[in-house]
Amino acid sequence: MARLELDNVVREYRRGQQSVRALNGVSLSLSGGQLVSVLGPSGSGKSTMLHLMGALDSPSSGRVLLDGTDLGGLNDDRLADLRRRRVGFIFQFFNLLPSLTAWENVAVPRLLDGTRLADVRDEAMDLLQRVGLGERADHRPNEMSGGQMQRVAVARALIMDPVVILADEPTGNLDSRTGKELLDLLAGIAHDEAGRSVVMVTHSMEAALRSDRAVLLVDGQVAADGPPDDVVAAVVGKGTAPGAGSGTPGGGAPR
Ligand SMILES: Nc1ncnc2c1ncn2[C@@H]1O[C@H](COP(=O)(O)OP(=O)(O)OP(=O)(O)O)[C@@H](O)[C@H]1O
Repeated sequence: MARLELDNVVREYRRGQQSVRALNGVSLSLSGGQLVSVLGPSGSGKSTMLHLMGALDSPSSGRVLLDGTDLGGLNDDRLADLRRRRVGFIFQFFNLLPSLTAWENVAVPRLLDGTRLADVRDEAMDLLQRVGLGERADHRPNEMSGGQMQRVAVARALIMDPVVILADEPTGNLDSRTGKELLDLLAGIAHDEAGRSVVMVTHSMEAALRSDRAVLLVDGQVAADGPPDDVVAAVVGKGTAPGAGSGTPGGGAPR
């Protein structure tokens, strides 16, 4: 079963009298065990798609299915619950709580259902070991490097054992070497026995090339989808370099 499915998804925003179609008929099926990168020029709909995948937003039409559950059929409480239990989020600027230590930050998602902080310590410590930060467990974010903070964020994303991890430019604030290490970590998580789908929005071709599959969005539509080598070649060939403003639809990569 697909971990994530988008079926002819349209997301329209109202701007005064006008409406903007951020996504215009996107259909995608993402299986577990893969790191998928999402590329596209600024304004092509990448963040909108990530928000819909994570049940942070709803489509104007079409369906989003998370691990087989149609999000359209859920009320706000069920959506919030599903978001917390089934989805892990990783952000460009880490979004750690500055007053908490690394392990306490990792534990935070577990506290919302009444679990006591002390009862999550061992699990949080195990996850910090997994991301290579066992020795930093008692440090606060301002005592850590960007790469270390992002590793804490990865451990936090894992603590609810989600089926999907959504990362919005996870290497955008890291230097090239640290970014590569983080990509290795994300790929390792995508390829482990849990069979999660890890989706990452990125402006970096280098990051896309380290993924298993790349999806190129242009003007709210899937312009290319397939092996990263092919999709990156389509991006370069068509002048749709991410961040280059509006691009040309239609990539040559296999679907
Ligand atoms: N809340 C909103 N209200 C109105 N328009 C919006 C809203 N969010 C996004 N949009 C519009 O939808 C389109 C897609 O935006 P989105 O943020 O998804 O693009 P993106 O590919 O993530 O861009 P970037 O790479 O710059 O982050 C843009 O035209 C944007 O202005």
